[in-house]
Amino acid sequence: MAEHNVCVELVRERQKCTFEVQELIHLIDGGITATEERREVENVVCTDPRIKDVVPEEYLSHKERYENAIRKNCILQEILKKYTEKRTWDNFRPSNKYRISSGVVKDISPFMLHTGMFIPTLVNQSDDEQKAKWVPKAMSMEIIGTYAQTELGHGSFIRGLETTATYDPNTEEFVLNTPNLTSYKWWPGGLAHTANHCIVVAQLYSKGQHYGVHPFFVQIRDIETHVPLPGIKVGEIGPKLGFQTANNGFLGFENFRIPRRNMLMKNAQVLKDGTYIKSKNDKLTYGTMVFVRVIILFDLAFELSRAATIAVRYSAVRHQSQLKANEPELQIIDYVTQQHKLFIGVSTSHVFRVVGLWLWNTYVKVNADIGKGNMDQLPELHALACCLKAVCSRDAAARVEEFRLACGGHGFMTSSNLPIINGIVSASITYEGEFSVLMLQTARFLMKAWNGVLARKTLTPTVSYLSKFSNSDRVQWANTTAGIISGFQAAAAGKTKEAYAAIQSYLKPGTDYEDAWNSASVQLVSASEAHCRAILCEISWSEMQRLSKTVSPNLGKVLLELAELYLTYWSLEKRGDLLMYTTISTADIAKLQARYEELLALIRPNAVGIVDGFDIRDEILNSTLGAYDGRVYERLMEEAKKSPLNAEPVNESFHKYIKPLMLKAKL
Ligand SMILES: CCCCCCCCCCCCCCCCCCCCCC(=O)SCCNC(=O)CCNC(=O)[C@H](O)C(C)(C)COP(=O)(O)OP(=O)(O)OC[C@H]1O[C@@H](n2cnc3c(N)ncnc32)[C@H](O)[C@@H]1OP(=O)(O)O
Ligand SMILES: Cc1cc2nc3c(=O)[nH]c(=O)nc-3n(C[C@H](O)[C@H](O)[C@H](O)COP(=O)(O)OP(=O)(O)OC[C@H]3O[C@@H](n4cnc5c(N)ncnc54)[C@H](O)[C@@H]3O)c2cc1C
Repeated sequence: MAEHNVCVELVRERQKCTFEVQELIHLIDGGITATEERREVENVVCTDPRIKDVVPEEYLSHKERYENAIRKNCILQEILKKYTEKRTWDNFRPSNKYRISSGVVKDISPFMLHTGMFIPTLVNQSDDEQKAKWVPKAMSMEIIGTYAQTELGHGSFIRGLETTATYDPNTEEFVLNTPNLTSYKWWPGGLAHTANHCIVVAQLYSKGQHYGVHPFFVQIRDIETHVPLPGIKVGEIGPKLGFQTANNGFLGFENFRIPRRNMLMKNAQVLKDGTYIKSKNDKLTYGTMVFVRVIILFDLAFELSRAATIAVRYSAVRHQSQLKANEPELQIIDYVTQQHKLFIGVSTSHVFRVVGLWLWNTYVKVNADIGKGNMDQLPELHALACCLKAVCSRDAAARVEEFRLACGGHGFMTSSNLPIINGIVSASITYEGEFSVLMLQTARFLMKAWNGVLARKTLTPTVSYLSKFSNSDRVQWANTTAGIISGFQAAAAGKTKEAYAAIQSYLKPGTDYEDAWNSASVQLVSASEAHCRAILCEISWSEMQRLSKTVSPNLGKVLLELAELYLTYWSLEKRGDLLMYTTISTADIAKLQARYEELLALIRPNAVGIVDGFDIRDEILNSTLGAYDGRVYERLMEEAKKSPLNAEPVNESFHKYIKPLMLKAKL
């Protein structure tokens, strides 16, 4: 990027950097070729004049904003065709390439669910014949779809969904119905006015029997006219905290008929005469949710990298207050409290990316096994995906909020883009499985694992550490990274043991297990969190160590500093747990604190270089505070001038309302 016009602070920061930024960029992308391919797509999209907004999207009406998002995302799809035609599901791998949609609209694309859930469900839940018929059409966008599962009355409890699909053997069709107000589909992205098809998750009935929830491929609008088909009631659910352009919708059915073969039949089937063939495992119907929970980690890493870039660059440009009398005002990044707010967020983005890749590889392996009929690893994958999605989304939202606060008043401006990123990340705590609900799923797995510990069974890999800590009360502490990881595992084992004991203690005569579970559930969530933190620490440290050996020593050192900062930060945050479950002393904690402050100082000179390493184009950052050139104040004023209120010196409301008010006051 050109260095002219870059503010002096950022020029100086970049000169200080001790490693080669390009090397970090290639590492994050997964190689030089990946960087080149990503940049090529970004360059074509971001320089297309049709993509540039004259009026910033936040000034548009709700309706205009949607229409603008559709217009620009259609242009994007057209451009992307050239780059994605060789893409098949088999070579799909999460990458930073899809970040390009943030360069098109600031908020969420109305097509997100088409790519993120409609296609993955068709690929993973259809049989071969169905796949051959539907997937190419969806990939080329001949049909546009979404994933309609949640209803007004039920989101978390899928078994409680009310939409029915009743098989009629006379016509070989399913009849879809929305029996109550609470059975309306509610939330699906793109459902309102974008999609003409959707996956509908409904309760299956055949031959008078109920077989639970299954996915169906349903056309809801006419392909030519886009008018909702007879028997379909569809619309938009209205404004939200974020996701304004996601086009979330509602959907109801009135005796709406679809062919028998529109039930996705890879796992379970209904034969012509209505005979039901059971799936090998009924949880395979939930497969898309597992896929998305895995992918969400990459999304969070990316959103964190955007927020980090904005807040770190701004903190280098912004001067405020004097540390010493008669000296110039400090760059705010030099206040150690500011570094404390910023650097953990930067390091968390790296942690989520590397743990996300590890989880993705686990997902691919388990799925391959499932393909061969081996379901053994499915519960472990589910437990991992649940707690990682839950904890990482909550952490990411906390970090984005901290980045916003770190930018003071200007962080509150929509033009900083931090409020929009905040909305995007906050939503992820709820969608695709609400935080507590997913944490309790992992807790179920932990309780079973603890039964295994007690029965001296061999445990599956991600919980095998539990056996190591089952007997000792307080584990020997060591102030090393290995010691920290071991400390986190000890805390997870201790909390698992206590949650298990709490259930037993609530299991008085006459008490159901479920009630005892509910009574112990705060402890169960706490055990899940501790387990997840142990995994985040262990995997991120081993992955960052491995990566540091593949790059130059200067970059390797920075990667290890970031990874160690993550471990040290969380040791200090969770010092209470460590005091309970390890022999850590107050002197050890003081040493950790000193090391933490040392790490902040070590990272400080490279801070701008590290966020430059995320390589996020200005058009994708969308921020007055975070642009590469650091012209913060100029951009804030340029954006303020775009306010429609500034188009006229006196607003008509003065004559209509204020003046009469003032006149009345005189009387
Ligand atoms: C080339 C191709 C390229 C193109 C494409 C490439 C794509 C590229 C990507 C593009 C970027 C896109 C980025 C993403 C953006 C996405 C945005 C998303 C927006 C948001 C979408 C949504 O928001 S969409 C709705 C999600 N809505 C939920 O998320 C409900 C949660 N609610 C539950 O998920 C269940 O309701 C809940 C609680 C489990 C209980 O389910 P339940 O009652 O049936 O089960 P129980 O609790 O009774 O448990 C009974 C036993 O089942 C076990 N089990 C349960 N689930 C299991 C499972 N999944 N797998 C295995 N095992 C499972 C459990 O562990 C028990 O095991 P055990 O008995 O042994 O203990
Ligand atoms: C921005 C956004 C986009 C979405 N997109 C889609 C989409 O494209 N398609 C789709 O189908 N859905 C979508 N959803 C819906 C989403 O998946 C659900 O909102 C989510 O699964 C939570 O369900 P719920 O809203 O019913 O919450 P509830 O389950 O009603 O949760 C409310 C509270 O009850 C608690 N609770 C519920 N059950 C339990 C339990 N068993 N134990 C303890 N506590 C419990 C929760 O922890 C929470 O505190 C979207 C949601 C959002 C916010």
